[in-house]
Amino acid sequence: MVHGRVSRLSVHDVRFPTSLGGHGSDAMHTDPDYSAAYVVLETDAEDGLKGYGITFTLGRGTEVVVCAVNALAPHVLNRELGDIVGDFRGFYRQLTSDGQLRWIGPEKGVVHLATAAVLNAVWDLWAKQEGKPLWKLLVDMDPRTLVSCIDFRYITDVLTEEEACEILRQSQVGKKEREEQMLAHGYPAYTTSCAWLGYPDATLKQLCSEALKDGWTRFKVKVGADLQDDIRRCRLIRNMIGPEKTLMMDANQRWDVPEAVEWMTKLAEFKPLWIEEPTSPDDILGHAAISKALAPLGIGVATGEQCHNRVIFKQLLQAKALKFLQIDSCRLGSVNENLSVLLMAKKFEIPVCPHAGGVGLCELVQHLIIFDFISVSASLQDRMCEYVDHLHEHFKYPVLIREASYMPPKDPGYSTEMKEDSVKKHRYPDGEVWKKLLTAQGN
Ligand SMILES: C[C@H](O)[C@@H](O)CC(=O)C(=O)O
Ligand SMILES: [Mg+2]
Repeated sequence: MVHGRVSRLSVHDVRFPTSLGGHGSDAMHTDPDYSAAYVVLETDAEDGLKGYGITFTLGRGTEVVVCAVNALAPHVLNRELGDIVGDFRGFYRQLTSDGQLRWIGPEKGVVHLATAAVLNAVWDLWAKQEGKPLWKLLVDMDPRTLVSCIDFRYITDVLTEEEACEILRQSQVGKKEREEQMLAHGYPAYTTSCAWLGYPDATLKQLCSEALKDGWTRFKVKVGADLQDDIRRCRLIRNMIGPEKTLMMDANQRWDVPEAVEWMTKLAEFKPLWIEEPTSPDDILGHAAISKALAPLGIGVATGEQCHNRVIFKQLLQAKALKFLQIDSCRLGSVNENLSVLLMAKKFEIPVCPHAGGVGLCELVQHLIIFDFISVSASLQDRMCEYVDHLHEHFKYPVLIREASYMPPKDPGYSTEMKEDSVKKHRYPDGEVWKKLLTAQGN
């Protein structure tokens, strides 16, 4: 079924000027321009299908990721797609273990973001050739084939290939019913869009009241820059949503460990379910200390959007450092590495609540979490997927939210494809949107 030789890889620097409206802003990223290194794979097959892959960036630096994608290109070009997906573990390892490139990783930072973009394009193309949305491609795959996509190097002390297979085999029970449930009701979501840090109170109020009208019941608010501001904003949002609805807080790595505990003790009166990224994403023991200190207040720790790779997730789980695990479709090495994290989370019985605050992240990660429910976790307990209401209009197959839930995509692929016109207009620095902006700024 899978066919064609990869004949072309192109990569674009696509940026959206979201900083102008304060969208996406938090305590550390005050002026993000939601952006992507956008990869297009073409083959010599007659079907003309292309694979599209993104990795998410915040504006400046996208050009560096573009360079890294080009550095990986020789691994992909002239390869048969059948050979790539037929030995996906081998291909993943080839990309991540390039004897020279790995020195500027390994499996972290710019080179890993580039790996994600390339592999996301491969998965998109594979799913398109199979005529299925990515979640369904994964759901229909037999456990052996699924685990053959995962590189278990560095995680066999907590999860072996056999164990992973067993988890998937056990979750076969009730799979059909869960798929039907997803198709009928979708996967529960929460919204972050009302309370970016750069939004004035009036905007927060207006967006929050609109979200309530639209049926949202779970909200995330950005915190961490100024305690008095946080108290005011959290009070405002808690008063608006009432005591029963769920509130989460996100500090985006702003604090030291003792500061995180102190600060969150002061925000505990607003009953947050979790504090997200309270400190450095690399500080596993710091997260464990914060988790322990905040547990008596009923506040869990959530993290993952800037976790480098499966090894960090492994250690966070081993150290009991998190109560909610946040995978990211564009930071880890695509579906391959995310599969390993979903399976480890299942083993440790930690709920996965994916990160989606960025351009295209909602489009991608919905596939992973729907697959997770149907084929791995088999549970919605304490689980929800993030949603942000930005930039979906630039995608050919945008997410569909119904009653605050992600409805499973039906189109073949990984929902990664952007509209041609959007790419053209937002290409940096020569797209029409940027030419205008840069001229106005006198650049
Ligand atoms: C810079 C991004 O918008 C970030 O704030 C997203 C994030 O932390 C989230 O969605 O969670
Ligand atoms: Mg976050």
